[in-house]
Amino acid sequence: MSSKNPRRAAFDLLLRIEKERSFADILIDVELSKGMLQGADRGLLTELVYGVLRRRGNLDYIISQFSKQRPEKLELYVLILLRLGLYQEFYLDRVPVSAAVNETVNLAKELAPRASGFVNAVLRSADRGRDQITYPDRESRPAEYLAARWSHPAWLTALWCEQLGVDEAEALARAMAEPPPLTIRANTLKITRDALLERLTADGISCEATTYSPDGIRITHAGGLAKLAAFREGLCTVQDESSQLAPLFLTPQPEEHVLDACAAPGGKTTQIAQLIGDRGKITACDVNGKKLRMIRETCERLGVTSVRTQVLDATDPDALKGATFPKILVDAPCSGLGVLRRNPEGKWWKAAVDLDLLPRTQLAILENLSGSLEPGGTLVYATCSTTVKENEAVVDAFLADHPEFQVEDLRELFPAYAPLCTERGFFRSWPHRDGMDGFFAARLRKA
Ligand SMILES: C[S@@+](CC[C@H](N)C(=O)[O-])C[C@H]1O[C@@H](n2cnc3c(N)ncnc32)[C@H](O)[C@@H]1O
Repeated sequence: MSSKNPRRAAFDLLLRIEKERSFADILIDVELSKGMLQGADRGLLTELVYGVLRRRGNLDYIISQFSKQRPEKLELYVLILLRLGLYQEFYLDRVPVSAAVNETVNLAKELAPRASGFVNAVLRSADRGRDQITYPDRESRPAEYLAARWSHPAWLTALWCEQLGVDEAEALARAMAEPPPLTIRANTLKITRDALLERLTADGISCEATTYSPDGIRITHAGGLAKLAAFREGLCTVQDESSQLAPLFLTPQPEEHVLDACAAPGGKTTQIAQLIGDRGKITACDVNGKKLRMIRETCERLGVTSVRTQVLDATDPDALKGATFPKILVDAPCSGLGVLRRNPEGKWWKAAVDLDLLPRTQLAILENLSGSLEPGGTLVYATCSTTVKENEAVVDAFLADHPEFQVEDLRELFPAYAPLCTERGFFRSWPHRDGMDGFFAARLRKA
């Protein structure tokens, strides 16, 4: 079988991601499925693509120190070649600097011959001058310093500095530039967590129980998900520990009819099914009809039968035709700023202004579904965002118009999770504090 150069493959994918705004995980899966890369080359492709996307801001900053032309003025081909070469030079210990330079220059000769001398010069001078790189002053320009050092857009580091102060913002920025943990949830409809831990260990996978989620397992080895036979057998599903806590806050009971209003791809839907022993009825909705298939496929793999799917725009007052529910989960569409580690390409596409539109939709969903909650019923509002605008501010705006609702303090109801809760009794997790994704949840009760 013919084989492909992993660096060339990484270049091709990075170019597509830049030009088409395609998602890295999908492109990498397709590339690997072609079978043109073998053994260690498969891992190198994934490392190069994700590594460059994660460290792009820092790599561009380094380019700006060693090139007369600013990165944004460079041809895209040349810019991506430099990012690839510098990532190997600065972040990949297992690749010698000489190999990083030579391999990139060879690629440049093939892809951008006129620029190969320039690529060579920048890569070599960056290596020679690595100890002389100067960053913006941390004291006087903290947001710019964090952006350049830890590779995030400056508007985002400014937001973090404002919210957390510079020291904690730096801890967050640093954690957000690292690869995320791989966490799974045991499908307790088929196996206990302890039995799954034993099974995975017997399969040669290193893993440990999560601290807070009773069904969570953190995989600590580096192998891919496809290798997990237990996954194919429906014994588990991938879900961050933070996300595994939100359904617990809803306390769904067997035989209850639960509405999961923004359900795709179905991580929390199937967890709710687990929590009610698959006895009851879960209406899992999403505005995107195509994504409902993902929920149904996951249900099938996990052996869940209590879920019915429905296309629903949760802001549409007529959509539920007067139906009411004792429990509603609103896992709202959000900026995803808490999960930037998982799709690092996304952070370069977002803009600060996008964040101002989302709270309107989030509030509209809450407003609309408040009428579908039975008196005495419980609604959990959750997002995978870390911003106040999408979380506390949305809950406050909702409560201001709905005196019949009150916030229930999660610290009182779930003392074991108190370390993850705010002074107002909301759940808030952070990568740098808790090793989980950034997540928010509020439990609201209707009088
Ligand atoms: C954060 S994701 C949900 C993740 C899901 N709960 C899980 O655990 O797998 C938010 C979902 O809301 C959906 N959505 C966006 N706007 C919506 C609306 N107006 N009504 C219903 N769903 C909506 C999106 O399509 C997306 O699938």
